[in-house]
Amino acid sequence: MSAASPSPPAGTAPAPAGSLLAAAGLRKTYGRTTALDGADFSIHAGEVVAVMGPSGSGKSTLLHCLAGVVRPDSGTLTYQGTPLGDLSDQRLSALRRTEFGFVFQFGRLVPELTCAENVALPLRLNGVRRRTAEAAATAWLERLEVDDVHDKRPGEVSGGQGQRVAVARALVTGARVVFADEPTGALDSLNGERVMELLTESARAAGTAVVLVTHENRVAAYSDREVVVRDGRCRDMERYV
Ligand SMILES: Nc1ncnc2c1ncn2[C@@H]1O[C@H](COP(=O)(O)OP(=O)(O)OP(=O)(O)O)[C@@H](O)[C@H]1O
Repeated sequence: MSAASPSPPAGTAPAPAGSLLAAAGLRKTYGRTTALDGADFSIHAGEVVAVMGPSGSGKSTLLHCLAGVVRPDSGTLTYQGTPLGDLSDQRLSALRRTEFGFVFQFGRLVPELTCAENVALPLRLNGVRRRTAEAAATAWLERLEVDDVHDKRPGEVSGGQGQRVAVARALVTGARVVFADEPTGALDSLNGERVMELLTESARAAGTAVVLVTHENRVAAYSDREVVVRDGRCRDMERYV
């Protein structure tokens, strides 16, 4: 992966003051496809931002760049003022483990582990003692109203329950930013709404920012702000029309 340049290229906006995570002028190409074409984005601590836009416009690529999963070809990313392009892969992955949480469309829980073990896993990977991690997992499962699946494996729970477990796993570390890519895409509307309520309530209570990629207006309605991605660039919704 190529590193992002440490200072903004000419013509890109500096990170907005006070932002927790900011991107300026992100470019990412896959062969001849330009996925991001100078995307700017920022999010404040505790803010819930919905990223919307047509299929193929670059939403997931933006999310993956913001989360440090994909390195942009150029542009800058700063987290709490630190340019992520300056970090080694090792430090970037440590940052992801401790500061970021992830919720995907299909929970991506580890099928061999119980739901409680899945929630405890990120804490265990961060070196937290087993008992402490287990207690935290139990508390988060209760908070997400799925304590009844504690000892079940992901294959034995419903889609809605699995997504609540995934939300618990994303928040259990005290992540500062949760990246959620179509977190309700595989759920019916009732389950989807409950997952969104629990995700946004819990994140707001913990002061955790949420970057939420969604196609659905009713899911975006849970956000504080909407950003539209089109042709690899971002615009705030209110300035878009
Ligand atoms: N790993 C990849 N290899 C090649 N092309 C890719 C890759 N990832 C994304 N692309 C291309 O980059 C463009 C943006 O894709 P991206 O997945 O970011 O869009 P999206 O807005 O999230 O789409 P959707 O809403 O359909 O999930 C698309 O043309 C896509 O085909």
